[in-house]
Amino acid sequence: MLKVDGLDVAYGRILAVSEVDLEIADGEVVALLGPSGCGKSTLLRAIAGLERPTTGTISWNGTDLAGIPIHRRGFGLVFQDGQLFPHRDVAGNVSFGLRMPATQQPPPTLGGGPVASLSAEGAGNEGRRGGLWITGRGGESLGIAARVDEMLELVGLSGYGGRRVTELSGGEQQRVALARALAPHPRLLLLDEPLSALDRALREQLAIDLARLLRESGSTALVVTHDHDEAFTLADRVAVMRAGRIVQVGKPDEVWRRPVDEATARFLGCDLFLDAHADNGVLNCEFGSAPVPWAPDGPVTAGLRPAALRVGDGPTEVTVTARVHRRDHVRLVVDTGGRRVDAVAGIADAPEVGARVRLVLAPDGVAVLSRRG
Ligand SMILES: Nc1ncnc2c1ncn2[C@@H]1O[C@H](COP(=O)(O)OP(=O)(O)OP(=O)(O)O)[C@@H](O)[C@H]1O
Repeated sequence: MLKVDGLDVAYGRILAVSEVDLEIADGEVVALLGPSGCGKSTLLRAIAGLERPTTGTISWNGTDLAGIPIHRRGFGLVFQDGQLFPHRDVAGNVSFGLRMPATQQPPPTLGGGPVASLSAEGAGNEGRRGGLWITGRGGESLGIAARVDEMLELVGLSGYGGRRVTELSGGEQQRVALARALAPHPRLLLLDEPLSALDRALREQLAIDLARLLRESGSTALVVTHDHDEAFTLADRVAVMRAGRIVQVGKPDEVWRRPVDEATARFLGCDLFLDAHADNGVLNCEFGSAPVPWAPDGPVTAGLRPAALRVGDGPTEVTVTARVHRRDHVRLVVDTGGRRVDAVAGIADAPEVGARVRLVLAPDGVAVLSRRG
């Protein structure tokens, strides 16, 4: 289990990480989610051993990691751009960390690019020849070549071992980076924006694949991302960071439905905040009522995402002032009588600009916050 306790990390006078407490249980995937510059990468790098904390401790199963160098922490690292070794083929990259005991592997990278002087280079323990064995997914002993094959299969790249990494697509390169990090059974996998260099469609598909293979490999992982869809796809728990601090930790649906404050709700897509009242799981606000079982009884603030207001047969009549076609719906801007708010409509029946329509409240887009002051 990883435990971060009262952690501060400073760059000169900039306090990038402040008073962070975080635990990651064995087999758990935690996503660190927050806007650019909030300190996510710095926290990950401190856990990896790449940054030295100013205050606080990072421990693994009760052992303080201060003074334990990066390559003895037994952690696997994957960065945004994979940082594969261009002169090695796919198998050579995946086998990279398998040539010495897991706790003594240098990381594939120190963050700024591949490490040049690695002792694994040319170590010669290729497969069964060198007598070095590693446990396979089923608990059996495998030679290096067999473990590489197993990892390539896990990431959906069976048969790619002999390919040059420079001839792979971005998505394939990230899969190789992941296979390389997973091969030596790291006790913790640290992933820093592993999908952000990819285009959107590929990112969505790979996020689903990554979630599956983290589960299948039973990995304990911390994933840094600024993309909430990615965080919610991957994580058992999400830690939301802002200005160096973790402001909320919880299961994805808890964080999504009950953000701790307005800034967190805004970061998670809410752009309209209304006084509302909940009774027995039914939320009532100026746009009508909807079953919102996560709302506690009494006065609350409802944070509405665009999808919370849909064209339908509700009490409020509005005028459409703009419409934009999105992938699977139409985004509208409507005028509610002097105020512009976002709403959505189906593609088949989206109203034209200027149309008068009614809105209904859709629970899926509703977050509930404790009532403001
Ligand atoms: N090497 C450095 N020297 C000085 N300041 C740094 C350094 N690295 C990061 N910072 C600063 O520390 C703060 C946190 O940066 P960090 O990269 O951890 O944020 P982040 O949430 O990962 O952002 P992003 O998503 O943009 O990568 C920022 O204010 C950043 O400018």
